[in-house]
Amino acid sequence: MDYYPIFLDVKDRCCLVAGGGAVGTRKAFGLARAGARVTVVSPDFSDELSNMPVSAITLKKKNFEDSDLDGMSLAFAATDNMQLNAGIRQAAQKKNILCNIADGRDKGDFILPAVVERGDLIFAVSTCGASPALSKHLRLALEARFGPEYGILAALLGRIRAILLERGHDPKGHRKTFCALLDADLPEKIAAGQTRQIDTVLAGILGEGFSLERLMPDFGTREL
Ligand SMILES: C[C@@]1(CC(=O)O)c2cc3[nH]c(cc4nc(cc5[nH]c(cc(n2)[C@H]1CCC(=O)O)[C@@](C)(CC(=O)O)[C@@H]5CCC(=O)O)C(CC(=O)O)=C4CCC(=O)O)c(CCC(=O)O)c3CC(=O)O
Ligand SMILES: NC(=O)C1=CN([C@@H]2O[C@H](COP(=O)(O)OP(=O)(O)OC[C@H]3O[C@@H](n4cnc5c(N)ncnc54)[C@H](O)[C@@H]3O)[C@@H](O)[C@H]2O)C=CC1
Repeated sequence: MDYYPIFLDVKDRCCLVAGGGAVGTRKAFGLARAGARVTVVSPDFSDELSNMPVSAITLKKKNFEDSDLDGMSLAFAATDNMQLNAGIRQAAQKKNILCNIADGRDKGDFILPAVVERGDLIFAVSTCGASPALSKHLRLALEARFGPEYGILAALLGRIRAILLERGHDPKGHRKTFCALLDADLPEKIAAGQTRQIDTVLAGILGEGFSLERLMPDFGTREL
């Protein structure tokens, strides 16, 4: 395995993106979505970055300098100049900052996957740099196969799990319970808004007191 897959909590961490073109923009928005404090340094910016409302992304209109890395947790070299990108990586290494390079494989500390987000359920696909187009293709296939109902399912199971864990630790019993829930066609029932059928499944497997209304009062207002 060329890379170690990991889900990173970047909330409130400062991240630098060098290069405000299409690639830098995609990376900056992805980071901001995950709650990072993003700075993009670039002599010019994409329309998307230029026109965004005041947000978590700070724009610094200038060429990259090593000092831009100060205080950063992660760096992304996304300029159209390969030599400069390599220089950004070197400068980041000196400061112990992990750096992604947009222009080639095996040159950065980490690479980005194609992502499908369904609430807390996240699919991340990588080909270790072999074929980003394949990652994107599979991302689209996953998006078509696993709709928003899976995000709702993840939230529902999360709430059930929190209650069961509060009652006590029982890995074997909980495994059996969740296998039964996952065998009960819940995604289809959620997608069809079949609240009564969902309640029947919940009560049958978990016992009385487990209803959609109690576990997820906002179910009816969630968008599918
Ligand atoms: C190594 C890596 C470094 C990194 O950026 O972390 C990297 C590198 C490069 N990509 C290039 C090209 C393209 N990249 C995309 C798309 C994505 N690229 C992403 C990641 C990665 N790209 C990392 C490897 C991830 C992996 O292996 O899976 C995705 C998954 C995530 C994201 O960027 O957020 C995102 C999909 C997002 C989505 O789901 O839509 C498309 C498709 C398109 O644009 O339609 C193309 C054109 C088609 C093609 O070339 O495949 C080139 C230029 C090659 C050239 O010069 O021709 C390089 C440089 C090189 O390889 O030398
Ligand atoms: N990782 C990926 O998914 C992909 C990577 N690429 C690679 O990523 C690189 C960037 O691609 P695009 O965003 O499409 O290019 P682009 O040309 O749209 O953007 C490059 C940006 O870098 C900025 N820049 C130039 N010199 C700079 C400096 N000294 N300091 C800071 N910023 C500077 C430019 O002003 C511009 O905003 C390309 O070299 C390409 O090889 C291309 C496609 C996809």
